[in-house]
Amino acid sequence: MEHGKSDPRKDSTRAATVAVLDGVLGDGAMLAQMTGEEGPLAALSGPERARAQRLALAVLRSVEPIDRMLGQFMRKAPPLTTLNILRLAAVELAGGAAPHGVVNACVGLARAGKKTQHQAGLINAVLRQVAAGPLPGPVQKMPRWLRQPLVHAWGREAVAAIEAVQAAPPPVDLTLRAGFAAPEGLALPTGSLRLAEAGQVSALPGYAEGGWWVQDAAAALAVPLLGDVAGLRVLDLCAAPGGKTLQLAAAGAKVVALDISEARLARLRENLARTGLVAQVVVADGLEWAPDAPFDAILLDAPCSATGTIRRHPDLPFVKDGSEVAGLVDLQARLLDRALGWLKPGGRLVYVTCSLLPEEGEGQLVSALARHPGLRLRQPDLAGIEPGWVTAEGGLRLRPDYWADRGGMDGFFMVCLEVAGA
Ligand SMILES: C[S@@+](CC[C@H](N)C(=O)[O-])C[C@H]1O[C@@H](n2cnc3c(N)ncnc32)[C@H](O)[C@@H]1O
Repeated sequence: MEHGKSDPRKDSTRAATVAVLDGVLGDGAMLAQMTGEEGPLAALSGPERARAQRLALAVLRSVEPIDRMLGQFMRKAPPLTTLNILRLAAVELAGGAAPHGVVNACVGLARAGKKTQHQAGLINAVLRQVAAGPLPGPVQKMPRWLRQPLVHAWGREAVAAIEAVQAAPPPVDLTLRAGFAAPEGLALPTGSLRLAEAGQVSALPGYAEGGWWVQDAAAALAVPLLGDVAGLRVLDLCAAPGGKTLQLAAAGAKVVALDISEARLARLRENLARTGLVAQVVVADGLEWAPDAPFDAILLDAPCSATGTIRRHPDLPFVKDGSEVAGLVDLQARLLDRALGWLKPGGRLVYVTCSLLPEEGEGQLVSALARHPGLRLRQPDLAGIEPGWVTAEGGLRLRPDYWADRGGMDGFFMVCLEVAGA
């Protein structure tokens, strides 16, 4: 391509990325909604769509430091779409893209839009002052509604360490099945494999045969926490898209996988088909459904604020305000109470949430033990976990800043409970 001329495909990718950012940061839409079939990425090819998603994620992980840097060159913040063009340019420049090309493309993008054409001069003037190289200064902070309880629970230093991990794209972890081919990667102490380079996972050895699946290393610990499930009748309550269903089935359990969402269960069915693993799939509301016969074990991966997965979903701090948390805490407790009643005497239940908020984890454990006097707690005893991850009550608290030098992990709380025997 001629030097300085823009590439129309890259330009449409940038335009779509800005539209995604406008949706998330302007309209409060979730990123998944903006990048879905109906959203602004629909007309892009697979690789373009992947690039647009990568760029949007990079902006969302660093809106605060980007705005601080851009603010040096503007007297006041410009309208949202103009600001999003500048933010996109900032992450491209920070990622090492050629400044001349980025500036030209972003000025062109502004000129092409009715809302932004009069801002093309500003965009040009600002971007010419942006230095190449990584974004300076402190990383993005979590919003107050989330940060405050976390500082209270673990202190400022831990929260800053979590934020540092959230600023970077997460590594890709695989859960491996014995006897299948696996790609190159770092063997983590808990048994997951961390890929050296993500790329297109479906092209990696073992994918087509269903020899592994993508699952964060922390998420992969919930099923082992249930103990040996071979031959047991196990309910995976809130199962979709099914990472834990696959683990249970691969461990030899007779699995009933239940979820309220038909769309999410479609992904679970695809995962079962690819791996050749078997589970009985049930579409139902766990608050209304009841089993015909009790279970030996139950995994309850309850709906939650998902605040432990902000590095994968950096839109969350911009579209949520914490107002859903009380309702989720109530739903979690109701699902837990129902599920405990579906266990055989002596049966086990693992309660899990991918939340950083103690009220969705440690707090739920304390109140469940108070509501169910016969309930016993099984101490976590898993290969590779560190003593500091086990809470005073005997739950497992996993934080994004654990293994920070290896890329961190998602945030989870999980605990194994046992009902009284016969
Ligand atoms: C954290 S996700 C589960 C992730 C899944 N266990 C995995 O490992 O792939 C929570 C799930 O709870 C489901 N859910 C929410 N409310 C529910 C309800 N009342 N009954 C059953 N499932 C529900 C959601 O559809 C969602 O798929």
